[in-house]
Parts: sequence; structure tokens; C-alpha cells
Amino acid sequence: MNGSSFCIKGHFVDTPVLGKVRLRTNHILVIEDGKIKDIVESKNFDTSSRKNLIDYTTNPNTNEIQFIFPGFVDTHCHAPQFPNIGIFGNTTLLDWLNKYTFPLEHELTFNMDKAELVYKNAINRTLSNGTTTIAYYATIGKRSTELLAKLCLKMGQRAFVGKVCMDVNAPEYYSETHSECIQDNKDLIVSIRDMNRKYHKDKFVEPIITPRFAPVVSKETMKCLGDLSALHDVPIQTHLSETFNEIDLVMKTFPECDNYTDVYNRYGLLTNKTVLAHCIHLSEEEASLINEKKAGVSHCPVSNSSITSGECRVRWLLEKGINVSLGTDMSGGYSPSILKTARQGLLVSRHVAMKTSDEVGDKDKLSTNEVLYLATKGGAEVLNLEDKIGTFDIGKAFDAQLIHLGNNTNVDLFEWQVPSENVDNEDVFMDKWQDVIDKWVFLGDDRETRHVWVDGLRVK
Ligand SMILES: Nc1nc2[nH]cnc2c(=O)[nH]1
Ligand SMILES: [Zn+2]
Repeated sequence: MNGSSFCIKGHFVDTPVLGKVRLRTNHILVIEDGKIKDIVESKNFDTSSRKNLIDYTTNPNTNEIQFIFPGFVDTHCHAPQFPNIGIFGNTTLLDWLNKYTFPLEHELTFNMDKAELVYKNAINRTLSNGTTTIAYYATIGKRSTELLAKLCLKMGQRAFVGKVCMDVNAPEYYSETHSECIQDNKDLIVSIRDMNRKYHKDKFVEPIITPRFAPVVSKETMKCLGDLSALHDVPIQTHLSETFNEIDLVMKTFPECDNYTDVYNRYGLLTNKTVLAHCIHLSEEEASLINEKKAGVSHCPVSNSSITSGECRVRWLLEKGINVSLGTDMSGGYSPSILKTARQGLLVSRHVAMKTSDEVGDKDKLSTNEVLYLATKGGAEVLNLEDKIGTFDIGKAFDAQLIHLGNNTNVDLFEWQVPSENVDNEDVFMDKWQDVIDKWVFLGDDRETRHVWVDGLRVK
């Protein structure tokens, strides 16, 4: 199942470099078999020879504008927790897990009808918000994990799907044995890859090894999961350094390790295929180790603010050369939207700046263009998909969203704010576009996301 061949005319916006937008107005993308075959200025394009040309430019003399942006990449999301978004009260991580999260995940491990209902809604909602690629945690159940992978394939969302592993210190009703955990993971590597092959020529939905976090995974299980990842070339996802209580628990359980990050490293789980969610309270040594091993970070600012975990120092990580991306972390995070996550990431960076720096305008602040980079190309890099997705370049998949602003949308634009071809000053033209993009980042939601394509196939 691959997208058909067609051409799209429009204004294309993406972020190939951290902090910079690339703007290609009035261009045509030629899409063949779901991939970008060519990108040309429309004035140099012979439209008469092309069938299937869709024009997404808007009438320039109105107060509305459309542009096409790469699909978002959510590098950390718990599909079974979707019904709990918005429900966290005043809890913090460990009591939140016990009160809200484990009971719901447990139910969706066995009740497949309910799991199907929840997963379909989670996929629909994230797709509708422009998320074309996502790294999901399912439950500890094999069937439940297979169901999520199957639904991603059917509904057309590019995904990594992992069975949550937890074989020690977990509640008795929601735990597994070491051998169940390893056997289920082995089975899932085969079954998800088989399932994918039925629908796709290349990798679209992939297994991912998912030790929940160090406090609930035995040492022998961690070691075997690391071996499985290496043997079958499967990526890994886990949580790291989210709260101080969690870190204390880890250091009591693993006294032989230098720090929390060292736990994953010692048991073969810290690799260039590892996605580490949160990474809030890291030491210099831990950040250096992450950089040395080329693991990636999923920054989850909505979750970190909601369950009061802390403020990730994104600029500090970026300056070390670490790849950083964005995760909704539903339902620690209350929003399925990466656009809202980007907005919160920008605000959290300002809270970091207010604490760590003396000057206004200091380096810790992230710009709109930077958080949009984390939301797209940054996510692609963390998931080792940068050759496939994240920007509009020839050879990449057409994973995209059509954004419509102005008239009858949530993002009001006045006529003079709409960039017009009549502006002959290049800088003024760019500034107007930047203002439009900034307004989208702060005011937009799924209502402005008119269409979404994954691998050239329209899913919204
Ligand atoms: N945010 C978050 N942190 C975790 N740490 C262990 N499990 C979880 C989870 O489900 N969500
Ligand atoms: Zn999480």
C-alpha cells in the first residue's frame, strides 16, 4: 500500500537547519509512489503535461493563506493512556503511575475491544493533529501490542510500536516474568515485521524494544533486551531522569552503577538507536555519555509541566551535540498535539532561561523555528529516519500537512499580514512569512491542519 502519483502546487515551508525556515513559495512537488520525485518552481513547470496537479495556493488578495509543512514526529507517546489525557490531578510520576496509569494499561492488556477503541482514537487524534510518525508504547501484552501495530498499518500512521517491559517492582496485577518478557519481544519482532511486509515494500511500522524504566526491569531482562536489539537491529525506547524520587529509587536498586544513565549503558540499552524520554535532571557525565553513545532525547515539555517533573535544559543538550526531538508523552502530557508540545517547549525554555541566565535574550530560549525543527527533522534524526522524513527533499517520503490560516480559522490574519507576491523586498517578504509561521505556532491547532499525508497517502 503506497501513495499514488500526483503533483502538488503550493508554498512549502520546512526546517532543514536548526533555527532556520526554508521557504519555497509557488513550487510544485512531484510525488511518485509516495516519494518526492522532484521539486520545481511553478513558473518552470509545464503543467499541461501533468494530470493530477492539485493547487493549494490561495488567492493572494485575501486574509487567508495556506502552506505545506512536513508531518510532525512524536518520539514518545503511550497509546493506551489516551483516555486519561487531562486526568492527572496533583500527582507526580510515581503516584500518577499507580493511581491512573497501571490500572488502565492493565485493562487494555486483556480487553481487546476496549484496546481497539482506544488505539483507534489515539491514532485518529494524533494524525488529525499532523503527526505522521510516532513512537508508541503499548501495554505489557503481546496481543495488545500487535493490535496497535496493525491499526497503525491500517490507518496509515508511520510508527514504532513497543511492548512495555516490566518484570520487577511492578504491581502484582500488572507484571510479567523474565521469560515471558523475552519470548514476547522475540515474537513481536517477527510478527510486526511480517505484518508490515503485507502492507508495505519498505519499513513503515516497526517493532521497538521498550523497557519501561529502570526501576521496573530486572538486570537480566535489561541485558537480554539489549542483546535482542543488537541481534535484530531493533531500536529501543525508555524513560530517563524524569523525577528526583525516580532517580533515588534507581540509585538504590543499582548501587553498582555510577548514575541513572550508566544503568542503561551497562546493560546494553544505551545505543545510537535508543530514544530517551525526559532527560531532565542529568549530570554533565550523563549528558557526555548520551552524546558518546549517540542516543537521542525526546523532550516532553507538556508532560514535564503537568506532572511537575522539571524543566529539561534543551539548549544545554543541543550544545553538547545531542539529538533532541519532541514527545507528547500522552497521558503524562495532556495534549495529543506536537504543535502544542512545541509551543510548551518554547515556554519551558524561557523558564530555564529565567533561572539560569542574567540577561534577557539569552541563549537558553528556543525560537519558533527551533521548536519546529525539533518537531520534524529533530524527530527524524532521533528515530534514525532522517533520510526518509522530516523535510521536503527529493527521495524522501511525502509526509506532510496542509496548514490553512486566516478567515474562519483560529488564527486571525489581517490582509496586510498576508505575504504577497507584490512585495518586492525579499526581507519584508520573509519577515511576513515568519510572522505567519509564529502565529501558527502560538495559536494553531488541528482545525488549521486541513489535510495530512503519510507516504503520499491522504489520511485527513
Ligand atoms: N511520563 C511517564 N513516565 C514514566 N516512567 C515510567 N513509566 C512512565 C509513563 O508511563 N509515563
Ligand atoms: Zn512516557
